[in-house]
Amino acid sequence: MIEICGVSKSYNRGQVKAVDDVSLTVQDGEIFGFLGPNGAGKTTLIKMITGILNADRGSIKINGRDIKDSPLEAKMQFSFVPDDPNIFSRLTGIEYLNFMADVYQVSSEIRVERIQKLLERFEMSTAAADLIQSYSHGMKQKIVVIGALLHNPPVWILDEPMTGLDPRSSYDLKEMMREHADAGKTVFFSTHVLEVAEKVCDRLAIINKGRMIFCGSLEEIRTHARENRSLENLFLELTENA
Ligand SMILES: Nc1ncnc2c1ncn2[C@@H]1O[C@H](COP(=O)(O)OP(=O)(O)OP(=O)(O)O)[C@@H](O)[C@H]1O
Repeated sequence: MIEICGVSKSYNRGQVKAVDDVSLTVQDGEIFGFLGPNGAGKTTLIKMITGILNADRGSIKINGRDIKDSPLEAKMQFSFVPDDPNIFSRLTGIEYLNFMADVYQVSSEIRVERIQKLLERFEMSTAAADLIQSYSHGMKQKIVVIGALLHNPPVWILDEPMTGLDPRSSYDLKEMMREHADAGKTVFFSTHVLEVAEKVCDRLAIINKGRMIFCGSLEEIRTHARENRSLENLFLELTENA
């Protein structure tokens, strides 16, 4: 569960209000999509949830652990896939995965099996011996996803996770997100791809210019807009009129 309460963040000494008084709760057992156009504040909010940035105001708890007051406990509750997969390019894939397993204290017996399974699922078994700097964008994205899932945390937080993935890997990741949520755990991800949100999310929030303008299920969003139009139309209408 992720509890976000009255969170705000500005840049440039208050001149750019990136996130403005956002409150929402992501329940166990759901895939929650965070949707917004470019510059809406998605990455800023995700950086605050994951403790990369401090909020100016408000509080964020992950499974009851406050990210500001108990950062280590809170960080053990989640895995994070950032939108930029440029990491440790001088390591091989398998070195990177072992490094991530060390950081999250995954025992050697467990890690061998998990690494093997995840590498197979993302068709990365052969490439794992190669340097990350030789990978395509999609392969880097896949190795970051595998590294993030190794310690099997209850909460998954993913920033634009489908970007750069081929259709097969994108499908597999969506399936894994569903399995994770169906096991009673939490998935929170940002996207500006409406189709992904439409297909995958149990609930979603729409953010524009830092403010949350809608939070609910797809059905609720459609009722909210009175007519049964595509999410794309509703999204454009909501963000343009906000
Ligand atoms: N380090 C920074 N310094 C100043 N302004 C910033 C900084 N990071 C983001 N911003 C601004 O804050 C606002 C929100 O940016 P953010 O990156 O959170 O949006 P986003 O929804 O993730 O966008 P995108 O989909 O394009 O990645 C934008 O106006 C952006 O220009």
